[in-house]
Amino acid sequence: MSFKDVIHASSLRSRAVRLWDCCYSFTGCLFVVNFLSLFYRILRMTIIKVADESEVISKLSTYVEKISNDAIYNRGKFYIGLSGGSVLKFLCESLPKINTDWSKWTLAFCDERVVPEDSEDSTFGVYKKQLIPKTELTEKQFIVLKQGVSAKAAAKDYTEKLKLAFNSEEFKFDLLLLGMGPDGHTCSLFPGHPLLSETILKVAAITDSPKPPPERITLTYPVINAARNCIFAISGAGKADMVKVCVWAKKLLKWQGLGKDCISTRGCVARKTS
Ligand SMILES: O=C1O[C@H](COP(=O)(O)O)[C@@H](O)[C@H](O)[C@H]1O
Repeated sequence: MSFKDVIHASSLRSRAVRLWDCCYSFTGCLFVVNFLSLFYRILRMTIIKVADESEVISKLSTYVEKISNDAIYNRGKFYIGLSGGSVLKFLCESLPKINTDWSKWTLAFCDERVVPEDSEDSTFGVYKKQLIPKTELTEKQFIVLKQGVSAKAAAKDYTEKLKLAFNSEEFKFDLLLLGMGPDGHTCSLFPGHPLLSETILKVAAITDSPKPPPERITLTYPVINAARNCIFAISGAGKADMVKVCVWAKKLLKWQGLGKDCISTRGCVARKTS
């Protein structure tokens, strides 16, 4: 079995609005193709509801162990993208529990804040303190943000580092571990932000993040959608409404006889099966 997923509420919303617009515009055809592709992704997504955060942590251990060991067995390496926010806490607890060949791991960030590494806002700073000491991982295995430069320069530098790590212009992660904010953002891709339409840059700078700190770098949709697997770990009542937006889209498809999975609105891990 292989795992894959994609769900992004801000994208669902903005595309729904654009679908309506396209009835009146010539670009409609192209948009319909995009929209159908998004529906296809939703159909392939599985949402797993669990009782509480401790079960999110144990499910994450199970999936990451399987996906990492499959990648190492099939390709000799494992490329993972990590997120910040609440996912960070889940990962610092779940990853140390897994059995894997840590030396084969390369770890990058789905997004990172442009702050000094010792700032409490630095995602790498937290993994450095709370994950590395609990595993056999070394700092060198992490692809980290260049310090002391602008967000734009940091995004460019990060792109070059990823090219080196993947030995390719294409960044095909084995797994992206993603979170979702109450507004539906994932990585540092926020609802309504122009970066949602980015198709050229693989890593982009954002200097007006609605959630502080304002300056960040983020992977863009082309990289997220190219990943072999994505897992969103989402929990908390504050996110229930946004999860419902995603669930609604899937229920609609099921009602139309197109989907078959069930749904959750509390602590859940989402994955897409192929
Ligand atoms: O700012 C960020 O927010 C999202 C979601 O965070 P959460 O605390 O609501 O789970 C996170 O996925 C992203 O990496 C982070 O930079």
